[in-house]
Amino acid sequence: MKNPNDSFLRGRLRSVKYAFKGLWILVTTEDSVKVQLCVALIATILGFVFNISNTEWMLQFLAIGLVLTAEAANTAIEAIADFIHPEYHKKIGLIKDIGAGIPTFAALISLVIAGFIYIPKILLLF
Ligand SMILES: Nc1ncnc2c1ncn2[C@@H]1O[C@H](COP(=O)(O)OP(=O)(O)OP(=O)(O)O)[C@@H](O)[C@H]1O
Repeated sequence: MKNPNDSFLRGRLRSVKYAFKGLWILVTTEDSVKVQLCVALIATILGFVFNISNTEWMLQFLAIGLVLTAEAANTAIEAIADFIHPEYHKKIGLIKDIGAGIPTFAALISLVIAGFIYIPKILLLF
């Protein structure tokens, strides 16, 4: 929440502090984010193994960012849903299913990008 006594700069610095707090919560408590970070690490190792180009590195990091951002958005939606209605409700189920669709979209698009980068390189090995 905005503090009326904050200067512009102090307000921005406070927002950055809370943003990094959110990042830390995601990385340390969310299993889905931890899994995606492991996938990102494997993709980065593969990038070195297959010596991918600068453009391919950029696309790969964009895809990693897309998936992590989508996981974060889904986590926030799940937290809001659990807070406003902890008991079973059809609508909460629908909201959570739609939320889960966000990282799924991102993951499918990232798989296509990974296919474009790595399939030609893997085929060259045979
Ligand atoms: N309160 C609820 N009311 C109705 N359906 C629910 C409710 N909570 C969860 N569900 C159903 O169960 C599914 C899984 O929900 P859950 O909150 O366990 O998320 P998850 O996908 O297992 O994520 P995570 O493992 O990151 O917590 C939802 O997509 C929804 O279909």
